[in-house]
Amino acid sequence: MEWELTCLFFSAVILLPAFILLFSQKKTSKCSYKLPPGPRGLPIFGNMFQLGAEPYKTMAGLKQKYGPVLWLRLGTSTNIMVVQTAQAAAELFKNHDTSFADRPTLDVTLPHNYYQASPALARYGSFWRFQRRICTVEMFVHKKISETVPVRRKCVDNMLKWIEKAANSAEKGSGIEVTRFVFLASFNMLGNMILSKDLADPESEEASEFFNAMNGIMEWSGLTNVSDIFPFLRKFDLQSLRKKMTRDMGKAMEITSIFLKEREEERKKGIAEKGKDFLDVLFEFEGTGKDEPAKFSKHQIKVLILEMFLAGSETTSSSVEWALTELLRHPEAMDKVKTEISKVIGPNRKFEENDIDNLPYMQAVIKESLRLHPPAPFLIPRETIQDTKFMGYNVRKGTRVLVNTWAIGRDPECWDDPMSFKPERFLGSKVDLKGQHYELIPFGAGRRICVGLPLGHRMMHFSLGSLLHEFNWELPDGVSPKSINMNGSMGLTARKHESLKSIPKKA
Ligand code: HEM
Repeated sequence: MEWELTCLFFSAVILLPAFILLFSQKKTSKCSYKLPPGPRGLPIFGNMFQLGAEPYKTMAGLKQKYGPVLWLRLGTSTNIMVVQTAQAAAELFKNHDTSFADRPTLDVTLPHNYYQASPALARYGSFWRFQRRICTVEMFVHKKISETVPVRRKCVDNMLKWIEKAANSAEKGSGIEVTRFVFLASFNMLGNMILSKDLADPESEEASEFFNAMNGIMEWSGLTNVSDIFPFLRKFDLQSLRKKMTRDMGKAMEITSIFLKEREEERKKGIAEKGKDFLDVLFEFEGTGKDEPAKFSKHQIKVLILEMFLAGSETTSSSVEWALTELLRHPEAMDKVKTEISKVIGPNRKFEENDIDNLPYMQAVIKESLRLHPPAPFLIPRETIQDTKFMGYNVRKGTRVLVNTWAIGRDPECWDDPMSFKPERFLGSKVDLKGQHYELIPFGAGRRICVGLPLGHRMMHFSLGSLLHEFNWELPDGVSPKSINMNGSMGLTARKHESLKSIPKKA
């Protein structure tokens, strides 16, 4: 890879100081620290070339040899602890959650000071706590989710129309990329809840400016960045990731500023044909100024808005894509879920959000798919706030902590026949997705569990249920259930490496 070569070159230039750093670190760790076990890395580079394109899989493969907690080093100074079993995750979340509740500050999060106002990247503390509270109370509590049913209805109706149109114009037997439409719909659901606006349209160039900038941000955030592995190379920005992030984040911020300005104008003129949305709440907020700000700054509002899109759209659409893929690979499960949906809803009405509770098999399909394909296989990386004794090991302050939920979901100690897709395992089971059952934590657990869980859960079930109710899904010519490529990619989320193509036929 191009960046690896560049990195080799630069590392050679600074070889001597890096060696000195490396050996001085080794000395201290040998004298006084018991570290978790892990594979020996290369001098200077550590384990960075051993992780492969899907690091969660590689790390899962190391569990047999090294046990439930793995230790890796990237470059000279990034130490990583990987939690690989449900039991170790339980120990972390139940007994050490606060010690591991920080987030690392990565290079691509620096442009436009994004990291300073982002709840997902915030250091653990009062501002983060306040942001979570306002998001929960104003967007994710049951009452708010119920009030916003009509906007999601509208977005799913549009999605179904786009899919039908794309299917009609696709070449016979070729299939469409269904996830693209689920992604656009998720984006618009959030757009309507936050700003009362559709922001994405497969046919409009104008609407896609914001969407394209956000896509760029997601892409750059998901790439391995040499500047994080060798902080002394930061100023060179070898992969130009900071540059690209500065450009796309700048664009997204600029467009968000326009939304803010428009809203300020509307509010001055007293235009109120719509109900209050999340942006109104942020504008109107008045706090004590003690553990919370007295007002939100414009920058904080812009970042909070962008964050909801970044955290909520790709996770949701990627989950739906994996679930639909597994159903296409398992026709018997597809038959069962379709039969359940037609029994509960029938042919004469639409799939509604309040149908979800009456569809245990469809819920089991989603759990089973999230078990095998968690969109965030390492959750969001955490960082230790203080030196911590964890399962007999000494973990220093500033260590990066990954919880390998991909490995946990496939652990034979927790799951019978773990590699098989069997939604039935969840029928009658108490295991849910709320972060209390550590063998299934695609939304994380503990203090930093996904704050958007109730909404993400709803959006995923509503989108998948509507796709299944409205259409019969078939594979394109020449593709069989067994030949579908099941590799994942490692970006902001672990979406399918090859986007799913399938043929919708009106049910
Ligand atoms: C299928 C859908 C989703 C999945 C699988 C998912 C997964 C996750 C995961 C694994 C984390 C990290 C948890 C941890 O570190 O323990 C997270 C955090 C977060 N999620 Fe989600 N998410 C989804 C949907 C959403 C939605 C719809 C939103 C908002 C609109 C959202 C907003 C956030 C935020 C703000 C955080 C940061 C929380 C913090 O650091 O305190 N997510 N999510």
